[in-house]
Amino acid sequence: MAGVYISFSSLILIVPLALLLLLYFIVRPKPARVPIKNRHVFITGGSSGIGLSLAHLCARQGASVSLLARDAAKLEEAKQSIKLATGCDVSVFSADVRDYDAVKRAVEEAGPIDVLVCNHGVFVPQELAEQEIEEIKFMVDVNLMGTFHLIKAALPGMKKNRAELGPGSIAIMSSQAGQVGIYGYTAYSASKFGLKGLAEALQQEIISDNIHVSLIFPPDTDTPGLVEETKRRPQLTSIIAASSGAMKADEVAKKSLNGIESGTFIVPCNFEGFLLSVATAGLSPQRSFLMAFVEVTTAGLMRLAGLFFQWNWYGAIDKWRSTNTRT
Ligand SMILES: NC(=O)C1=CN([C@@H]2O[C@H](COP(=O)(O)OP(=O)(O)OC[C@H]3O[C@@H](n4cnc5c(N)ncnc54)[C@H](OP(=O)(O)O)[C@@H]3O)[C@@H](O)[C@H]2O)C=CC1
Ligand SMILES: CCCCCCCCCCCCCCCC(=O)[C@@H](N)CO
Repeated sequence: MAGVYISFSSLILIVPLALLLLLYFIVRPKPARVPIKNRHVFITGGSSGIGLSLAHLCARQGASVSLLARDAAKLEEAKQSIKLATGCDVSVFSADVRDYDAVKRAVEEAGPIDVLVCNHGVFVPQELAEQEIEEIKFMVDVNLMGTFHLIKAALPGMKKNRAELGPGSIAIMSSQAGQVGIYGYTAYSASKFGLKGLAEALQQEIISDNIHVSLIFPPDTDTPGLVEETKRRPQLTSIIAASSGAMKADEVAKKSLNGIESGTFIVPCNFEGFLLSVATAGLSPQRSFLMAFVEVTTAGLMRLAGLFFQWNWYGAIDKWRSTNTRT
């Protein structure tokens, strides 16, 4: 009997080890690495904030960088600042991501892309009851449709010769408001949640082309965009968003690039983002067996934590409503 007797303490070791081993074999897609040096990185919204920080980082790492945004003067300024800091010449393209033909022209002119970063984005927070339809459409068109336009335009060139060129990447800038709906962000959250469906389905479609999708989820980040946003942000939006710590654009860019290089699908940027990613893992692909282990073993606890956050947020809404009478 002694031979088959497994003590409780060895079970405590064996069960997690067996789970780790199982996860090691089943996580899909398989881990990948996407090099940045000497690759063509195309960044939309690269003239400001997170995109600009990422452009600096990629140029410093020896990538050939292209930037796309609307304002030609801001693009020129970005080009000069990167030249000054790194000595690298970046190509700039002035286009509106809402204009598919213009996006297609820019992408074709830029040449085959290895790493496409769909980072452009607009955010105008307001309660849905107050917000104009034009503004709602604006956010969905730029954030969601604009990303479709870019990927659709870039994909044929990205797929071509991929076997010889090595792994490619499509990175999409979402937001923590794309993992959980936040007061004042009905349109913005919807546009960012939409990107998750796009990313999950797209990864299945392009995995055999050796192109890896990364979906990045920053918290409030100190950028020119955020400065504008805070001028008109409902108080409750700020209160709830403060559940996650703010970051600098350079820090978010670093996390983003690490995520892209390691082919990570869900890329959180801070500790709260890590919790949020585990809590909202759902049926997203997971390439890391260690992360999968954390997801499997803490799922119930994370749900509990999430319910506590909701309890706290609904408390804040109640309190705010009782001290600020509606007009
Ligand atoms: N800052 C934050 O708190 C957070 C930001 N994010 C996301 O990160 C991304 C970058 O944000 P951030 O750096 O703050 O933004 P900024 O407002 O600082 O910069 C936005 C960039 O996008 C470009 N852009 C905007 N609209 C269009 C368009 N229609 N066509 C082409 N380019 C466009 C802008 O250039 P131009 O205006 O010249 O077109 C600019 O280069 C966005 O997707 C945002 O949703 C996510 C979480 C938090
Ligand atoms: C279970 C554990 C949960 C953990 C914590 C949850 C914290 C959620 C905070 C959400 C913050 C959303 C900020 C959006 C920023 C943004 O996108 C705008 N600035 C526009 O750019």
